[in-house]
Amino acid sequence: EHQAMLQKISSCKCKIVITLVRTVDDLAKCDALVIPGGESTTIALLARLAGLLEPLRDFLKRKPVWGTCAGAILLAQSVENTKKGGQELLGGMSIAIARNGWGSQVESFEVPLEVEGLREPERPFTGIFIRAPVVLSLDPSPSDPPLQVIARLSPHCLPQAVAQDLSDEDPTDPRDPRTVVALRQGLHLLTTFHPELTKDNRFHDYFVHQCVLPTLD
Ligand SMILES: NC(=O)CC[C@H](N)C(=O)O
Repeated sequence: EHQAMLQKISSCKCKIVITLVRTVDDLAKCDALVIPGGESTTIALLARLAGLLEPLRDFLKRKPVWGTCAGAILLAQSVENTKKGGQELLGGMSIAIARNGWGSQVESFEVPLEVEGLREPERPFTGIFIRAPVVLSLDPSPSDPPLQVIARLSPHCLPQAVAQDLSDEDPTDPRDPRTVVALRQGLHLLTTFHPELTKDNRFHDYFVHQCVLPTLD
């Protein structure tokens, strides 16, 4: 799905060549990386088996990476609600996250999001949340690049179960980290939802133009 979305970007001054990364050699060809949704435990296990964990950590120090959903979990520096035996992470973004933070598959939901910096900002972006992780805290240290929140769940259009989860504190508190669903830090982008499952490629366009192209100039 990410591949199809990236191929639809027509306004890019560079030709986008997509490589599906399964090996260290595949990764070496890339200027940027998208880590998709799926199952973060499985992605980490396969990355370990392919000898990709350290090359991925090194890639994150130098090049733009976008993590969506399970990919977002891998970019966090700590994670809760892991499977027995824990969860290997790549790190790269100074946040703590919890897997399956809004519940199981049947509690998946879609909500309109206002996203800072997208093309046509007045048009909401449909956030598709499927066993999505929840941001627990934003913890940049003084030496880290600043964390920039670019989208939050709006208290006015939350599914009831999500509103209930948030309401143990003040559900309208805009500083509640659990409302954060899209973030940038340094070269990287993180979304706890699935822009690739919409028909709207503004997030892919954003990643290419705001995160990747400036590193190639
Ligand atoms: N849609 C998704 O990517 C789900 C993520 C999954 N819950 C995980 O923990 O990895």
